[in-house]
Amino acid sequence: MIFNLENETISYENKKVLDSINLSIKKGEKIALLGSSGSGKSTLLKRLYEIKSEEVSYLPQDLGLVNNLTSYHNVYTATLEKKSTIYNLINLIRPFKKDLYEVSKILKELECESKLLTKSLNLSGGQKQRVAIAKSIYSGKNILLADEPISALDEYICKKSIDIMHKSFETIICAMHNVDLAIENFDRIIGIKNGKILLDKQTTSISKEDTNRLYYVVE
Ligand SMILES: Nc1ncnc2c1ncn2[C@@H]1O[C@H](COP(=O)(O)OP(=O)(O)OP(=O)(O)O)[C@@H](O)[C@H]1O
Repeated sequence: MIFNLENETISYENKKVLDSINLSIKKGEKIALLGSSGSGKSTLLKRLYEIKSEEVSYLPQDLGLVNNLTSYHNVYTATLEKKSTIYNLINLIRPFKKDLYEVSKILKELECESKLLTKSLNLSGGQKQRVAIAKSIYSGKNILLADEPISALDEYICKKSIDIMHKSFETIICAMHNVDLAIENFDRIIGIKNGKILLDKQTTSISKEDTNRLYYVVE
């Protein structure tokens, strides 16, 4: 078991944002996290990240890119801790060919290679998301916790990015809003409503009623 939450409750200003959550996640699972805005998805992902921060690549909703750094340098920051300070400093000024090649290979797969040396502030929202996905992949971690990483991508690149994430990470928990995309591309759906888990099923047994209960008031 990678994650095991038992009766997990998180409150802000006396309001329960996660309410008595019980959740087990096994190695190898590909999970989509659904729920309306404010239901608690980001809070759950942050909590999971806290538990296993060393082993996890966490892709936050704000992407965490540095505006004045190029795509290359933003991606490279995922491995700063693995290399010496002097190596990192030289690389900042004059990128090493080997690192440049590795980063450009990932960006090429994500069809964003032409933006390798473009500063983040000059990228579109969808390009920034792809750079952030590339950064997660470059980290070399096995577990991805991603908070709406594909919301700004068109249908084609969205599907392609999900496939690349699946190929690059053994275990994925991905918050998203597109129900159809979640069902088509993930094995298990966890649905949160008002801080509680309302739905936890394998995708193969999900019904329209299940997802409706997540987003609408159903009697
Ligand atoms: N730092 C904080 N302080 C106070 N309240 C917070 C804080 N972070 C989140 N919340 C509240 O917790 C609730 C859940 O927020 P969360 O960001 O987890 O939802 P979400 O499902 O990820 O939403 P979205 O789909 O809009 O990203 C919201 O009501 C939000 O206002």
